[in-house]
Amino acid sequence: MHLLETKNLTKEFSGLVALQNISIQLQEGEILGIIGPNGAGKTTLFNLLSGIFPPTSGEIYFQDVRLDDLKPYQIALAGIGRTFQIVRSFGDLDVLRNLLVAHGHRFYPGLSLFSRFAQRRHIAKVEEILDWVGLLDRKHELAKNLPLGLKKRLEIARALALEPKVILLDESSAGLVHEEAEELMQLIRAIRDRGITPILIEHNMHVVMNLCDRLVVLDHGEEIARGLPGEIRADPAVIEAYLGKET
Ligand SMILES: Nc1ncnc2c1ncn2[C@@H]1O[C@H](COP(=O)(O)OP(=O)(O)OP(=O)(O)O)[C@@H](O)[C@H]1O
Repeated sequence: MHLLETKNLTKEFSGLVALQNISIQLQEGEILGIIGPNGAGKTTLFNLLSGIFPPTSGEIYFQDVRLDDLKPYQIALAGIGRTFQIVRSFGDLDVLRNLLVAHGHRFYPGLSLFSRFAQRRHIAKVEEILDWVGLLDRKHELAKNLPLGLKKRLEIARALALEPKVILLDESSAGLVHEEAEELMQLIRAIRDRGITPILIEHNMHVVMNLCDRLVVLDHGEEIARGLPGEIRADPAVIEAYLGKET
């Protein structure tokens, strides 16, 4: 059984085909990278996997259960967490409360019950996650005051607070300097080692080539290649569509 699988997933936006016949399979414990040039359909794929848009056609299965007619919160509760390209944390809440809100949806969907949540075990759980992502000593800081690298970690922590089985990471390394990207890679490996399977949209080739176990390459909404990072780096179609232009 695949952890997550799409079958002939297609999405059209008023005639524009953003994604065409995409069939991918995710194995538990692997780090899958989705790469390709701007406009290739990568974010659209994440939007379909997280229920933000319904597919025009095709199917999504999570542990063999069909997901493509569920709402985003139902998909999140089923075990697919995600981050967004643009940071979406609540800037005027502190780091701890940002996590409590996210964690709260796991237990009381649709409600934000701070008082009920301010119970020890929920705080203990989110503090464990903050410790894990390296944000525990910043727990009382407002999210908007964090530097970009830590804002990105907070995004990841918020997705982890839902206790997902799969985490979709949309350009988590964008804007990070080399050392921060290295730390992020360590964090993503640690997430995988804890039994949460990551899928990454990435433009940073250092991250793609050193972190991902397997890659799927999209171009103009279609899959043009899949394979190991070394195979993809040498693939003439990928160099032509993407890597040649990037480097
Ligand atoms: N909500 C939408 N409405 C209309 N068109 C959309 C919508 N979302 C995406 N598109 C179009 O679908 C195509 C694929 O876009 P998408 O954002 O998925 O690409 P991407 O690979 O994530 O690009 P980038 O690397 O720039 O983020 C583009 O032509 C885009 O303009």
